[in-house]
Amino acid sequence: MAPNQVKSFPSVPLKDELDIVIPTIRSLDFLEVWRPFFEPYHLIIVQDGDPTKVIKVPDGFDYDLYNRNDINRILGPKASCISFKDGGCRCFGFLVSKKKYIYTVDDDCFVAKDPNGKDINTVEQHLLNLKTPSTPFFFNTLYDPYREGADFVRGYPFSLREGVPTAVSHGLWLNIPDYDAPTQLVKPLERNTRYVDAVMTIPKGAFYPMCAMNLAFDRELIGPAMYFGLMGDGQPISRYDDMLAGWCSKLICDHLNLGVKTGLPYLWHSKASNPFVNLKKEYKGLFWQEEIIPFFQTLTLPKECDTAAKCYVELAKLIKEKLNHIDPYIVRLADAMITWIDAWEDFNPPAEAVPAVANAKKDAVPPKKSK
Ligand SMILES: O=c1ccn([C@@H]2O[C@H](COP(=O)(O)OP(=O)(O)O[C@H]3O[C@@H](CO)[C@H](O)[C@H]3O)[C@@H](O)[C@H]2O)c(=O)[nH]1
Ligand SMILES: [Mn+2]
Repeated sequence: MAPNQVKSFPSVPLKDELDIVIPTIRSLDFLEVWRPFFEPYHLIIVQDGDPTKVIKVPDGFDYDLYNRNDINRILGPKASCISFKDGGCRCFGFLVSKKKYIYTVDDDCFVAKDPNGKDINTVEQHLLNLKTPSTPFFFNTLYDPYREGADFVRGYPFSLREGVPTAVSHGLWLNIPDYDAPTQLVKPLERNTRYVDAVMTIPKGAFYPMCAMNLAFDRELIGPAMYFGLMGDGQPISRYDDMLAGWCSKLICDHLNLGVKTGLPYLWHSKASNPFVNLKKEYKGLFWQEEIIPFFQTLTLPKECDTAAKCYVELAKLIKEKLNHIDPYIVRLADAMITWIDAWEDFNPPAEAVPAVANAKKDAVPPKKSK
């Protein structure tokens, strides 16, 4: 069946293909409303903050929960690359998962309803987005041609209609939009009530502010690039975890001819984090990005970089070399990017890796398992 004939998607949960990663420093009570959609899947919960705090997981879910002690024990010195006191800690879950797809969601997000009043199964829509091609080279004005009731419009080159594999699916949010602190401060009461029934490929060469609140990706295609940086405790910046991963993963997707989609599915974001606290955490990012983003926009990776991991190592080197004048932190970040790839390859050995390395991880003490 040609890709543009994929019009619907079996609602049977693909539990062997996807893990759900949740960072939390608060509570997991939100899982109750997601139960119909999440219960079939394995959850990887990354508990941030005080590891002695007991965070209750509602009964009936299949999960692994990792706190900071687990991360330190499992990664050893390489744990230094995983943020503490920042939602970016979630990338530890991406590292230890063995599934092809990841869906990551924040603990203050709830099930939204579509205009017909139907509960939105975000997992199902993300899987549809990821399992159908993207069209980064030529914009289809009727948006995603692989969706029910859409197709390529007149003038769309037939040579491009196969599309490319989709690596990232970026979902959106009703109610509290993902605004930065200054915008939150001047528009504290603004709520997003606009449901746009569209999924579109972000064109090659265009970057975007990737929000991790409602995000899915193909680990096998782009996993190594989904490092959420060194943020939070002990770092000069926070809340740019997903932004960093967004810039890096989009550059690498463009280089490897992989696609990134944004739009459906929506979820309901309920909690506005404190804008004054957020401003203190993210303000350096507001002006650093004015220099970092043009760096990404003008960067070309060598053609020898033919995997996400190789691209990422090269990118870390270029960031260290070209951006270190911004702040000494950039050097630490670039080094942490390399540590991340080392840790990634410990857990996800490349085909030619020595089996002994892979076995070493089998001795790692298992985390707290579901009942
Ligand atoms: O120190 C922390 C802070 C938060 N978390 C967990 O991370 C997510 C997001 O936290 P929160 O909802 O407070 O932040 P938002 O501003 O609404 O979210 C956006 O900002 C980014 C912050 O990194 C995030 O990726 C975006 O979605 C929650 O699950 C918190 O529990 C944490 O683990 N440690
Ligand atoms: Mn939130």
